[in-house]
Amino acid sequence: MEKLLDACVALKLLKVERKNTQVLYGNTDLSNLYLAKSSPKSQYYYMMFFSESLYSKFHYLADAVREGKWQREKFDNSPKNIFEELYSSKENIKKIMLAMNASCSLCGRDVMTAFDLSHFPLICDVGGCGGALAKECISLYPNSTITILDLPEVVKIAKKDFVSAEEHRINFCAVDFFKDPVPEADLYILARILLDWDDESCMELLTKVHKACKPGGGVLISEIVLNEDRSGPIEAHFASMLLLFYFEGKIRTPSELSRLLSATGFKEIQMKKTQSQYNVILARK
Ligand SMILES: C[S@@+](CC[C@H](N)C(=O)[O-])C[C@H]1O[C@@H](n2cnc3c(N)ncnc32)[C@H](O)[C@@H]1O
Repeated sequence: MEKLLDACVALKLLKVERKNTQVLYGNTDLSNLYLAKSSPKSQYYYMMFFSESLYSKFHYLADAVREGKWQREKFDNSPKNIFEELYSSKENIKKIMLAMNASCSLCGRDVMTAFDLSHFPLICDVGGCGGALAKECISLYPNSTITILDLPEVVKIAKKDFVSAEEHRINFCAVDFFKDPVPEADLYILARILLDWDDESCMELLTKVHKACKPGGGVLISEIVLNEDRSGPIEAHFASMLLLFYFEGKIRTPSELSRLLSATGFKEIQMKKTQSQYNVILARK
């Protein structure tokens, strides 16, 4: 135990006070802010998700590199869709929703203020999960109404445990965005969605969104983005490696994302870096 505690002191997660024979360990401010479960900025659930579902898959790195493809069939029963594996139980779905909300507590405001979205009254958050961005949206843009679009099992939990009935400007749409139509809106948010899917699936989804989008409307994409010359940033490369094990998708460069948007009819493509690791792209119909 002492070895672990001292390692955490070296990592600045704990502080230590030595008094005669007594050794007292306590949280640093950093831990209280980002690790204590009760903190509004706690990353506990995000770290647990990475630790339980993703980091263990680094074991398959050599195979993934040799075979040049994802390794899912080695650790699950090869469901057709990755979310069928990740969402194998209600408990797992809720853990992932908590994880996504946790990371939005750090980046959500940056993402939602990168562009002025006040002229988009009707917004649809595609893959809106636990509603963290939807909540940012209604607090920042008083004239907006936002629909969280997600798989039925996710929407059921979001309604019950994540969004209160008082948040009446948040609506829900329980659909599979590949199989079902998406509702009409002025703006579609796709936050951390495209990176999960290959180009063909992204084109399918963006085409559907473009078709449903009201005239003058647009799409807001928030993703980790690789530098054009793929020189970094390091978190983009790290995310690339994690995707390699599980998902069909990839981390893309600005021009790769622009190409997907242009090919599906979007124009006036603008990209902004935020303080967080996410870039935000706004494109118009
Ligand atoms: C990586 S999470 C991103 C969540 C959220 N946008 C965020 O940034 O916190 C991907 C989301 O897409 C949803 N999703 C995946 N496949 C879907 C599908 N076929 N139809 C609707 N939603 C889907 C998942 O349930 C999940 O909420």
